[in-house]
Formats: sequence, C-alpha cells, structure tokens
Amino acid sequence: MLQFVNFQKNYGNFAALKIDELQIGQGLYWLKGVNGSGKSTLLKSVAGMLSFNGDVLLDGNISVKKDAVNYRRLVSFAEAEPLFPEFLTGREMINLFAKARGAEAGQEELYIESMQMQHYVDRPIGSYSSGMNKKLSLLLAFLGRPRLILLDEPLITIDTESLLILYKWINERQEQEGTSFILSSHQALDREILPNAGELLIENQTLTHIL
Ligand SMILES: Nc1ncnc2c1ncn2[C@@H]1O[C@H](COP(=O)(O)OP(=O)(O)OP(=O)(O)O)[C@@H](O)[C@H]1O
Repeated sequence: MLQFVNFQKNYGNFAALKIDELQIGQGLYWLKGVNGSGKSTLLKSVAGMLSFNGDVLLDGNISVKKDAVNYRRLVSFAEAEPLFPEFLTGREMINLFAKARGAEAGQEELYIESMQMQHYVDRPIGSYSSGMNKKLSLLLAFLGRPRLILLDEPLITIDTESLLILYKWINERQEQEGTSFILSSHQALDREILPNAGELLIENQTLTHIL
C-alpha cells in the first residue's frame, strides 16, 4: 500500500527522519514514538505537505512527487491541532474538500449526523470549541474515497461518545472499501474495537514496522 524509497526529511542541518526502504501493506496502523520522534513529520510528509528527499509511493506506482494531484486525492490527512479559516463555516469547508476529492453529493450528511455536528456545522469556524473543530477535521479526512487516511492524534480533544463514532467510521471504511489508516497516538488504541491494528514505531530517527 505504501512504500518509502530513500526517504529523508531534514529541518536545516537536523536529520529528523530517514527511511531507506520500507513497505507497508494494506491495513490499519498505530504510529508510536516519544515526543519529538517524528510522527507529525512522517504523517505530513506522507500527506504531501512537507518537502523531503526520496519518494513515497502509494499502491506501487503513485508517487507523492511525480503524480501529486492523483496521489493527494487518494491520501487524506487530519492534523493533530487543525486550524481552519475562522470566517468560513464548517459546511463551506466540507464543500471545498468534497469538491477537491471528487466526493459524491451528500456523502457528508451521514457523517455530520452521526458525529452530532448538525447544530453547528453552518456556523463560522471561529465560534467552534476545540472538540468541534477536531470533529470537523476528522470528517474532512473521510470525504471522497481515499485509499489511505492519516490521522494525527485523533483521540485527543474529542469526547468518549465521539471517539466511538470515529472507531465505527474507521471499521466501516476498512471493511467496506479496504481503506488503510495510519493513526498516531500517545494513548493506546482500543484493541477490542480495533483488533487488527498493526504497529509502526519511530525510534532513532527511523521508522520500523514492529507488528
Ligand atoms: N519546522 C521545524 N523546524 C525545525 N525542526 C522541526 C520542525 N518541525 C519539527 N521539528 C523537529 O523534528 C523532530 C520531530 O518533530 P515532530 O513534530 O514530527 O515529532 P512528533 O513525534 O510528532 O512529536 P509529539 O509527539 O511531541 O507531537 C523534533 O525534534 C522537532 O523539534
């Protein structure tokens, strides 16, 4: 599903992350690593938001660099602490993302309802609490039919009820469409709900597949 080829991310002189060769098959992965190990750097690089040396390929031959438009339609990303333009409403952001991803009309409605966002989605984002903002960012990552969904710290900020809804979305997408997921989290994933989660570890500035 995902392949790293001579991947290296530097910030100035600091070599933050180096992955010579690694292939990760289809599935759901829990990305682990201590503070500052490089989890956000990895997710942002795979999302095509950071420049780096080497390449990342999706499904064998779709390069984040050489086939950027197609790649970015197939890989979505929700940031740990999302920031959106405060003057736009949640629905306006949803419409923008839905169009960019080629989502089918009305796909968002079930997500809005199940996450209990209908009472605020038409309000400007500047009026949202951090949990309301986080739920919007998670919904945006599910729009369209991405092959890979990257979620940076998805378990923080949202309440327990919303967390269960998020797990349900993940399971449904995996079962129905074979979508892959990489989730970074300092909290343990609920193994009863996500029994098949593999584990990726960032240690000593590199990534290994440990399970
Ligand atoms: N824009 C930047 N400029 C310079 N160094 C950076 C930049 N962003 C991240 N770093 C460095 O890269 C390393 C990895 O940071 P990153 O944010 O990816 O870690 P993380 O594993 O996501 O951390 P946390 O668990 O604390 O969120 C850290 O040493 C950090 O200081």
